Amino acid sequence: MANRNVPISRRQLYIGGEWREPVKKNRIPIINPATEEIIGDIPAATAEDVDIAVEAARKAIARDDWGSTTGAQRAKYLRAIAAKVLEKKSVLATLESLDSGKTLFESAADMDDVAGCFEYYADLAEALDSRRKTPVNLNSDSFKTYVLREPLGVVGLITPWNYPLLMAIWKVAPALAAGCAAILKPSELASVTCLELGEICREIGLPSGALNILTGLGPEAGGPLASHPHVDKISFTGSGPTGSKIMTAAAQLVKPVSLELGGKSPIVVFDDIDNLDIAAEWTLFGIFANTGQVCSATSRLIVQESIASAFLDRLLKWTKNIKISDPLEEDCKLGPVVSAGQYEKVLKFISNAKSEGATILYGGKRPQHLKKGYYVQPTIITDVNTSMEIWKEEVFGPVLCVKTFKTEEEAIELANDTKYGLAAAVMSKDVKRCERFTKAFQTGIIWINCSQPTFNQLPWGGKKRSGFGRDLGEWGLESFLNIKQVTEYTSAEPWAFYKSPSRN
Ligand SMILES: NC(=O)c1ccc[n+]([C@@H]2O[C@H](COP(=O)([O-])OP(=O)(O)OC[C@H]3O[C@@H](n4cnc5c(N)ncnc54)[C@H](O)[C@@H]3O)[C@@H](O)[C@H]2O)c1
Ligand SMILES: NCCCC=O
Ligand code: NA
Repeated sequence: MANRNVPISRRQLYIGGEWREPVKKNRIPIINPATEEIIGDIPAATAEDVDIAVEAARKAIARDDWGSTTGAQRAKYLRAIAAKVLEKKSVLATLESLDSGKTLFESAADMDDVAGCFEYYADLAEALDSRRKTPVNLNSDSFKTYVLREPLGVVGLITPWNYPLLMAIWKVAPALAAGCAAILKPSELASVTCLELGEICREIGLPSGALNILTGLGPEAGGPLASHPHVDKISFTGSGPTGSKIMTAAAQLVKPVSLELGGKSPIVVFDDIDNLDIAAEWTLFGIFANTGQVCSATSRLIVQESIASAFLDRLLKWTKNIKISDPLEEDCKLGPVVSAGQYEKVLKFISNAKSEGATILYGGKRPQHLKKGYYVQPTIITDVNTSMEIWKEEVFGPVLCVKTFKTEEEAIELANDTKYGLAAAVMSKDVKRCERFTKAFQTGIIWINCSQPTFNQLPWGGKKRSGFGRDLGEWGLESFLNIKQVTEYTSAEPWAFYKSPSRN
């Protein structure tokens, strides 16, 4: 077992390059979901702190040491942050696991991804210098024109708890690469590593106010950020209901938003797959990785009837082999869900499915060997119909529901039978069929013969009620840029639209 005595620093809000006590001095307990113990606390920002942070961010943009930097200069800061994350990887990964219940293996992988994301956007920041000004040829003797890519301004980044640091960095890295000043509001359920990012920014000498970190409750800290008149954009990842509130607040000021919301993604498995074990492992990974708390989790298995029984049998064998334990234990592959609230919610989904007539084929309870902690067994539910809650609603826990199909048309209809549109996966060795599914799936992300692999270079986001806008890739950077056209009249001749008074 890794050392659970890694000290959790008692941090304040990170504003204007300094640690600052919240104006109202309130704090929120940090709970370790594996033990249910309070292991520290985080500061709770309110509207007053949001005002101070927005002011610090505005000043950063007005100052040359941030507001006039080139992309190449900002890239140096991003690379320095990446190097520090790797230097502190083991401590950061342990803190992430203690705070969120994520397995240590996954927390360590997240820290690599965090560093990789900063490095990726450092490259894009450098490349931005040559793309900053793009001449546009109008074939005109009278006008010279060009287009500028400029930082959008002060941006609010509101993020969830499932990948506490990584989801924040998907926004922080491109925002800083673009030259924006950012205010990050991570989830109150898991903010520890985001506060440690503040310490890293301080250590590497990031200009003050370029990144500010306000921990606190959603309505108290996130709400005032979303409705602040001097915040130019909100980039949000989280649940649909909160996304809707943020969009409503932003709409009052015509403030742009991007929303990365939930999902109920399908994985369609055809009978032509060569290897049931390979398909079973991807299906498992698609729903049980990060204890199912993944926005893109493929939580609806749609399997061809002819192999359904054999495939479920194989799935059960793999599922029984998953090690469920304290996330710091070696080889743990399924930790607790993040909080008591989430634990109750997941168990309620399972009991509702049962009441509606579904069968709990496996799991559905707390594992017997774990008396404390918010643990739920990996759960597989069959005899599901399309009017059931378990088919329609996002559980955000380790719960897979299963339906069978006979024809390709039926599989497509079932796959798209959801209000969400984040991701979808198809498992088949028929290349043409995979192409047909790529076209038919109503989502922003498609996986073929796999589920969940995620790369910094590729756009991340959905359609329908999974939101709009894209994180990651060049699209992530563009979302923090203002596109400004410049038109210059270069002719010496008068414009001659009006009759000249000198000719009267
Ligand atoms: N599409 C994606 O990329 C993606 C990634 C991860 C998680 N998610 C989604 O996130 C959800 C789980 O995360 P969660 O429970 O943290 O979501 P949540 O909506 O409860 O909270 C997300 C963030 O919003 C803040 N918030 C809450 N109320 C607010 C308000 N009134 N005004 C402003 N901010 C407010 C929270 O404090 C938190 O920081 C799931 O639905 C999941 O699918 C989506
Ligand atoms: N693999 C990262 C997925 C992020 C969304 O929850
Ligand atoms: Na926690």
